[in-house]
Amino acid sequence: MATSVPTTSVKKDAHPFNRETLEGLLAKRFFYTRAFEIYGGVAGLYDYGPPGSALQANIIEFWRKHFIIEEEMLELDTTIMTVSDVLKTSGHVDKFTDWMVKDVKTGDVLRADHLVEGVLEARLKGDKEARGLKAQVAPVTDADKKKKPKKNMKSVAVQLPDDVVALYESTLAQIDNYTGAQLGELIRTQSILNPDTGNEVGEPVEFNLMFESSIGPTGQIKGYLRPETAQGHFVNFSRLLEFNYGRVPFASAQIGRSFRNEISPRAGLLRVREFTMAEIEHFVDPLDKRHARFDEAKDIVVGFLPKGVQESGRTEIIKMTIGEAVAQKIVDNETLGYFLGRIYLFLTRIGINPARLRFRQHMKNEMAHYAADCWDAEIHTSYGWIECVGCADRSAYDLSVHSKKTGQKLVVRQALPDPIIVERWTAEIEKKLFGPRFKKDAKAVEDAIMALDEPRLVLLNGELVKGPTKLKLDDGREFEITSDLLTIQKKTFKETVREFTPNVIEPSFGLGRILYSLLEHVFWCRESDEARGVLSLPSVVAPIKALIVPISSNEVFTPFIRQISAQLRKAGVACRVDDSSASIGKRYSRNDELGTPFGITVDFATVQNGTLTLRERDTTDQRIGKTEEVISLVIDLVDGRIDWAQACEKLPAYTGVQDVE
Ligand SMILES: Nc1ncnc2c1ncn2[C@@H]1O[C@H](COP(=O)(O)OP(=O)(O)OP(=O)(O)O)[C@@H](O)[C@H]1O
Repeated sequence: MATSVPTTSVKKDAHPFNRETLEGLLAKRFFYTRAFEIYGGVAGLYDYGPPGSALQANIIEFWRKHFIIEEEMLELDTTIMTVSDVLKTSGHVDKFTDWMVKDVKTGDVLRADHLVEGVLEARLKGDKEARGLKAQVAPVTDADKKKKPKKNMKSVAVQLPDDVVALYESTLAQIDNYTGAQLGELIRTQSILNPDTGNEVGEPVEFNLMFESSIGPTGQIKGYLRPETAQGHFVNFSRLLEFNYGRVPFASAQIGRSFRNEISPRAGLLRVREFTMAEIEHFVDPLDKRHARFDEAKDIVVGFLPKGVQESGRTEIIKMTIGEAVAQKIVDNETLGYFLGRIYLFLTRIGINPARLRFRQHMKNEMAHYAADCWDAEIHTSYGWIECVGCADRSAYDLSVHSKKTGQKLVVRQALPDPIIVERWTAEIEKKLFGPRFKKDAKAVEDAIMALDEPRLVLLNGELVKGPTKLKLDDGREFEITSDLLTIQKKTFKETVREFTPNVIEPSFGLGRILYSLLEHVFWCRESDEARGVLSLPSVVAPIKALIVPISSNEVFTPFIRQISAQLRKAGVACRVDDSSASIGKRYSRNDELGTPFGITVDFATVQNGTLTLRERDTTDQRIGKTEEVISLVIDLVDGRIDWAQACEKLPAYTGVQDVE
């Protein structure tokens, strides 16, 4: 047997990142695959295999610890099937849309903003290549300037005039900010064609992303598969508040499936039609958005891309602490800042490279219809910067609209230390006149008047002074109101209780996007050989934490293997025995591809001296120690109590076995 000297340092950038190699590895090791593959598959639907499922389960487990347990959040599990009334009220039936365009000849459908983005990016890439080439060959000529960029998304080395480059760069910096009409204009003025066919595309039209369904055998109740888990929190708000002894702030959390009928799913797990979300709804007093644990997050340094920078067509990232960003009002309030810090810690602890993580603020048009401020945690991948977590201040929007629709008060009632005197506009109905005038509709008209807020009461009062006026109900019916029917006046009240609708800060995580980005960040190939891929997943999320390998298939090793795996299982360490006939080097390589951080070798020394060899995945460093000591170190390593350097201080280097073939 040849002897190898253990490596203590490791060169991870020997081979440049190659997406095809990673995808090959993920397919070979069954991390995930297209759903219904044997039937030809359906775009945007994926099944996870054993390592992918375990990786996702471990990310979720860590998420539960990091957020739900650490922050004492109230966990929910609400239904996926959602009655249409809820989503109509929340605005999703009318506004949860993307802009799509159709190929005028083939009828193929494309998402308008993605089409513009892809084509302009390809043209800019072609421009860069051309400038690089020209720099070596000759200066740009007038003839070059007149050349039209190629129609498809593949970059072709064609130099663009400087003003066009500037226009494209500024367009891309704010691509999420465009309306359908603006996208249509860009498509026309920049001669953007369907890259697959070279055909023209039509005007952008709105497409609702929700999957429609019906509930019950007669289908009389309309429903949708939820596009987010959030509404399940809002409709249960009163119960959650009661569970929390009537006090805010508090947060609810939910992990579950969501569905979006994406126009053109692409980029593997990054844009799919069914995915797991983990969402937090943090309910907070609108007059006090401080956070009790802000001190713990204020010194975390993160990269910000504020809206002002993007709106001026730039993309540079500003590095500063969360504390500075809140103090300078770049981030609106402490609670939002606190969550940005917690999101940063979560992502980097599961293995996301902090240098490839930024927080981008939404621009005006891009912001969801309900949001007051919104930051996306974006992770850089081979597909560019990808939104993986949205963190929005949804203001009081959701609770207010559900309350208005259902007539249920979704408010917090807070006893005031001292009573206060307030003046408020109120309406009093003349009951004697109301019944005879409106008959069976009297109650609906009265309810509509009583639901008017102060500004609208003042408005109604002003109209009534001039003469009869119309009152429109939510169902669209209109009724004539005259001044004899009611009295609107300012009254003085003594209040002992403050009643308010809380605001909601919502961090919303897409697990599939995080999982794929993580795989890109931890993937590398050994210097010696590009075929030897490694996933340097941190123990906390690695599908299997320890591999147990007997040096050969000799039965003498069986009782030792059983004992080691039983001890690791007892300590909650996911382990796997690989007693296949492959060489030990192959077995280690296979598990490097699965991201298994530690390998325990059982050999004749185990039988004779009770020792085990312990191998670390990234360095391939091997150490030797007594069975009990190695097992207890593996448990400590997996639980994060010690790191590999500390383990090395306790175990001498092993120099007896060749690591790989
Ligand atoms: N089609 C999808 N496939 C996978 N994950 C998704 C998809 N849509 C949303 N997500 C995830 O859910 C999170 C919260 O959803 P949100 O509504 O904020 O996304 P979004 O702004 O609609 O995303 P995008 O603009 O990329 O379509 C996102 O940060 C992302 O991680």
